[in-house]
Amino acid sequence: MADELQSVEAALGALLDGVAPLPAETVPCDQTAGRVLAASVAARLDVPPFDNSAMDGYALRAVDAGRVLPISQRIAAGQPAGPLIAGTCARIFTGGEIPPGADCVVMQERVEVREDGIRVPGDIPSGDNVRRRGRDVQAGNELLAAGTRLEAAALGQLAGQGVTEVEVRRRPRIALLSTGDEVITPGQPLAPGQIYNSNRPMLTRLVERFGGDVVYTAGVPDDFEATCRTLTEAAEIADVVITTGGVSVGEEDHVKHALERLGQLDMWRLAMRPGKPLALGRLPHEGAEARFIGLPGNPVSGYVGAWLFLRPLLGELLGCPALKTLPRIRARSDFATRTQARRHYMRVSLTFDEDGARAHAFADQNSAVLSSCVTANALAVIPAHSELHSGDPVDCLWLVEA
Ligand SMILES: Nc1nc2c(c(=O)[nH]1)N[C@H]1C(S)=C(S)[C@@H](COP(=O)(O)OP(=O)(O)OC[C@H]3O[C@@H](n4cnc5c(N)ncnc54)[C@H](O)[C@@H]3O)O[C@H]1N2
Ligand code: MOO
Repeated sequence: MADELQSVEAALGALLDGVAPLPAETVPCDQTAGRVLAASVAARLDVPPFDNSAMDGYALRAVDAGRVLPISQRIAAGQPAGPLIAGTCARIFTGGEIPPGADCVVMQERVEVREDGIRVPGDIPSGDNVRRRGRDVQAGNELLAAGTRLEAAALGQLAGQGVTEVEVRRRPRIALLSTGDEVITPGQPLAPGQIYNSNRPMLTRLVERFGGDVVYTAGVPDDFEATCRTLTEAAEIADVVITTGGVSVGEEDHVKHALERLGQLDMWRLAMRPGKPLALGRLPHEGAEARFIGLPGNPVSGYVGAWLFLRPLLGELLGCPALKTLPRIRARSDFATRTQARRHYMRVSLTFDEDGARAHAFADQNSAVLSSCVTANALAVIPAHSELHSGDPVDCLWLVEA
């Protein structure tokens, strides 16, 4: 492969090329939090299903405002309302059905309660404090679009329709392989030269946030045959195989060669910092192919690589547009920096004041310094071969899950 660095855009294009959404499955609504709708859902009910009161008060005809009105019925939420007798009002509570004939509600704080009824102020317009049938949702209209991630409000909308199950995309199955003889699992004592595996829990959580499911994890020793065996096993069950480490140029870095033997290496060496040795490709298995993302071992390179490559890949597999791109925010930098051949994705925290967004960079931007990611909520994108001064505008990618 040529020596020059590949652009992030070209690499992403190669990774997503030919990726189609996964099959749909029917899932009970109470198990669909965070899942992605495979088909749009049409409303079958008007919401609200009947005109109802927005206030505790009295329902009346607007033409009767300004008079003393006897109370002819009492309508609590959940009770059916009878027609309103002309020249009277109905005691009503928030959510109670507006009685046929009434066209407005006066809140109880605005009336004078008397022996013979209530005195209503004269300025009550027709429609006041009435929530019309179908104001929120009309039966037959689209309630939720295909590709919607089912979060709190969408789950509420489904329940509001009495829906109990929906068609969602199968969650992408992810294999997470950690290479490196030095990497061990927390719980074991740390021998000299060893480090604990920070990448696995970090990436597991990102996979969850991006809508995937880690179905396979393994540690891979720095050995070519063992790397091939584990990649083959992972590709049998996963839609996406992720490795960490072992993608650089040392003789203990076996991942690229294993990928070349078993499948296809599409991209390697990207014009980005951190993450230069990131490798992308595919691993065929029985007529299908798992996509492959080889993240560098440095935890920050893995973290940034997951946001830039894994998130859009899961967006394609889930048919979820919100996962495909990160929102961009222009902020004022509070730091100065200079880049060479690679675009720098700097970990920053964005704050907002009356002048807009401000980007604060973590002091140590080294790719082994995971502290820089803990409070970062964005990546400031510094173009290659450029110089940024403090106070300059800088484009930032906001790290939101969807
Ligand atoms: N001669 C060169 N050396 C390096 C180059 C280069 O171009 N020429 N690139 C550097 C860059 S940039 C990066 S990034 C790293 C990436 O190397 P690898 O992907 O091969 O990663 P490893 O060498 O296996 O590990 C790097 C680093 O990360 C630690 N690590 C690995 N796995 C984990 C884990 N699961 N949890 C926590 N930390 C982990 C590992 O111990 C190393 O310290 O290569 C540079 N070298
Ligand atoms: O490009 Mo490496 O990812 O510096 O750390």
